[in-house]
Amino acid sequence: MILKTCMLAMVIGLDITTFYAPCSGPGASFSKTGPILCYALGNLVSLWVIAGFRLVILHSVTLIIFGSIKPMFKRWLAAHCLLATVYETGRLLLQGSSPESTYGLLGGPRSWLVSTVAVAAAALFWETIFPDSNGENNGKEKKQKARVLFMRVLRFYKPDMLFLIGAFVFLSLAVVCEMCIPFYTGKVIDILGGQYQWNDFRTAIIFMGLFSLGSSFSAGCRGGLFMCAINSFTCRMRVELFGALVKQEIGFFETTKTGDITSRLSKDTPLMGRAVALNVNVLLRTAIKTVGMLSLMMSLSWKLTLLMLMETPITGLLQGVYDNYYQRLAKEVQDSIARANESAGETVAGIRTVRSFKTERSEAARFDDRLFDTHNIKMRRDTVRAVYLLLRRLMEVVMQVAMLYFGRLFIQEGQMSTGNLVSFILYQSDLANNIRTLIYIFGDMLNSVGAAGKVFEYLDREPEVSTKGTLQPETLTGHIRFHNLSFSYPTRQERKVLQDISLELKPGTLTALVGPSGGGKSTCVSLLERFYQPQEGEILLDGQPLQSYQHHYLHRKVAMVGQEPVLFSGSIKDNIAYGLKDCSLEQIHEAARRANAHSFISQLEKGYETDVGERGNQLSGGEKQRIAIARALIREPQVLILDEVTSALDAESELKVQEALNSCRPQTLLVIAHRLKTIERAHQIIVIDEGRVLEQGTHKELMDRKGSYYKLRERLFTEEDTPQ
Ligand SMILES: Nc1ncnc2c1ncn2[C@@H]1O[C@H](COP(=O)(O)OP(=O)(O)OP(=O)(O)O)[C@@H](O)[C@H]1O
Repeated sequence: MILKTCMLAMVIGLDITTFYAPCSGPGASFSKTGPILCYALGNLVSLWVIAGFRLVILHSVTLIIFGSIKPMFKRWLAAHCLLATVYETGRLLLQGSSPESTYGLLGGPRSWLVSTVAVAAAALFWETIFPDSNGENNGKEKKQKARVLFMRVLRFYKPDMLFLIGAFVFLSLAVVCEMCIPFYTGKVIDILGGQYQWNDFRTAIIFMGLFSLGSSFSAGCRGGLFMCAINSFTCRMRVELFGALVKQEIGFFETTKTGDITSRLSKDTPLMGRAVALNVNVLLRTAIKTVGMLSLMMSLSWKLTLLMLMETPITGLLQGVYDNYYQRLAKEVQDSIARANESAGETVAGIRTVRSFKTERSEAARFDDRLFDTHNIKMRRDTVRAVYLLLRRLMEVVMQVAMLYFGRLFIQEGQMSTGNLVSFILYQSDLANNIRTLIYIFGDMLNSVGAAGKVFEYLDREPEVSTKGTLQPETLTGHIRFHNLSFSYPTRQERKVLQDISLELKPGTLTALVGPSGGGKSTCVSLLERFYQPQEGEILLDGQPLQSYQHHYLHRKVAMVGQEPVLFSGSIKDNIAYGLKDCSLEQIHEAARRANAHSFISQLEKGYETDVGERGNQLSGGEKQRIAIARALIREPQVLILDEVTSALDAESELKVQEALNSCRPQTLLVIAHRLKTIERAHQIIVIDEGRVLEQGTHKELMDRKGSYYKLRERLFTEEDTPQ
C-alpha cells in the first residue's frame, strides 16, 4: 500500500514536471509563462509531442502499478493530457499567436490541479450517463448481433428493392438541391451589397428557385417511395409472423402473454421496417448533407468551421443524455397507456359482472387512477423536454454570438464577404440539427433492430410439438392406445398431471372418462389432440405414434368438441364449414340436422347466414354447442371426442345428439360426461383421479366391484341422473 502511494506521488510529480518542463528552460519563469514559449515560437508540434509523451508515461506507469486500467480512467487520462493542447491549438488557429497562454489564464501552477479536477468531474459525469457496466465484450456482441439482425431485415426488403433504389436516387437529388440553396442566398446578398448586376442577380435567383423546386419534388418522391417500401415490408412481415405464431404449440400461448404477441404483430413489425427504410433514409440524407455542408463551410471559412465544430461534442453529449432519458420516459408513457386501456377493456368485456356487482364507480375510479399515472409521466417527460430545449437554445445563441463576433472580425480583415457569412450562418443552423439527428437516429436504429430481434425470435421458433408427420393412410380404424403416459403442463413442470396412464379406445365403441374435477380427464383429451407433447410414453393411433401422422389428416380424422366451444364471428354456415374448403350446403345442413341444430337455425331470420357475433356471443350456450358438434360431425371423423359437451343442452336435445352420435358408427367415441345416462351407455368406463387410472370396465362391472366408480357415482351424479 505504502509502495503504491509513493509510486502514485511519483507519477503526479512526473506529470507536473512534464507539463512545465519545456517551459522552464533558461529565461522562462516556471510559474508565470507556462508553456507560452512553446507556441510563442509557433511550435504547435512540440505541444502535441509533450501531450503524447505525458499520455504514454501516465498510461504505462498506471499499468505497472495497477495491472490494468478501467475504461473510465483511460478516458480521464486522455482528456487530462490532451485538453489544454487541444484548446491551445484551437485558439492559436482562430486568433493567431497570442500573448497569453491557457496555463497562464488558469493561474500558473494551479492550472494543473484545476484542469485535473475539471477533467475528473467530466469523466465521472460521462461514467454516470454511459456506464461501462456490462463490459466491453458484451457491447461488442450486442453490436455484432445488431449488425446481423440489420442485414437480415435488409434481406427481407429484397422484393421492395426497386422502391428503395428509387428512393435513394431522389434522396441524393433532394440533398444536393437543399445544400445549394443557402449558397445562392449568400450570393444574392453579395450581389445586392456590392455592384449590382441584373444578369448575375437573375441567374442567382433562377438557380435558387430551381434548387428549391428540385428539393421539394425530390423530397416528396423520396418520402412516397420509402413509405411504399415500408408498408409492403410490414404487411409481408406480419403475415409471415402470424403464420409462424399460429404454428406454435398450445404451451407457447400459455407461457407467452397475449400482449407480447399482439405488440410483436402490431408494433414491432412496422418498427423493424422503419429501422432499415426510414432510419437509413434519414441517416444517409443527414450524413451526406453533413459532409457536403462541412466541405462548403470549409470553403467559406475554415476558421469559423473549426470554431463551430467545438460545439459538437457538447451538443452530442446533451442530445445523447436527453435521448436516453426521453426514450425511457416515452416507454413508461406507452406502458401506462397500455395499463389504462387494459383496465377499460377488461371493464367493457366483463360489463355484466361489473353491473351485477355494482362496481361501475370503482371501475371508473380505477381507470381514472391509471390515467392520472399517465398524466404524471407525461408531465415529467414534457418538463425534461422543456429543459433540454432551453439548454439547446442557449447553446445555439452562444454559438451564434461567437460566430457573429468572429465573422465580423474576418469580414473586417477581408477574409470573407458578408454573403459568405450569411451562407455560413444558414449552413451552421442546419448542421447543428443534422448532428443532433445523426445521434438520435443511431440510437433509434439500435432500438428498432432490437424490435427486429424479438420478431425474428418468434419467426425462428420451432414448435415443441412437431407438425412434420407424413402418414396419411387411406383407411383408418380409429384404434387408440395410451401407453405408459406421463405429463406435466409447460407452465407447471414440477407437477405431474398424468402419471403412467395406459388405456385403450376400440373402434366402434363409446368410452366414458369419469372422475373428480381436476383428475386429468381433459388433459388426456388435449394430448390426444396433440396440443401438448407428453414427456414420457406415447399415444398410438392404429399402431402408429400420433406424431407420425400428417397434421391436417390427423385433425380431420380426430375431431373434438370442447367444454366451451369457440365460434368465430361470421355466419353459422361458415362456422360449421370451418377449415373445409369444398363443402356443399347440403353437407352443412346434414351435419346441423345430426347435431340437432337445423331446426333452431331454420327459425332464425337469416337462417344459415345469421352472424353469430364475436366469439358466438349472439347465441345461447346450448346453441353454440350444437353448432360446434355440427362442425365436428361434418368432417366425418374416425375418432370423436366430446368434452362435457352435452352439459349445456336440455334433456331432449341431449337425447337427439346422442342418437345422432350413435348413428355415426363405426366411430371411436370418447366422452367426458357427468350425466349418468351417457356414462351408463358407454362400452367402457375409465375412472381417472389424480392423474392415474383407478378403474376401468362396464357400468355393471364397476358397480359390482363397489370401488371408486361406485363411490364417485354416489358423490358426483345428481339425483335426477340416477336411473329409476
Ligand atoms: N393449461 C394448464 N396449465 C397448467 N395446469 C393445468 C392446465 N390445465 C389444467 N391444469 C391442471 O391440470 C390438472 C388436471 O386438469 P384437467 O382439466 O385435466 O382436469 P379434469 O379432470 O378435466 O377436470 P374438470 O372435470 O374440472 O374439467 C388440474 O389440476 C388443473 O389445475
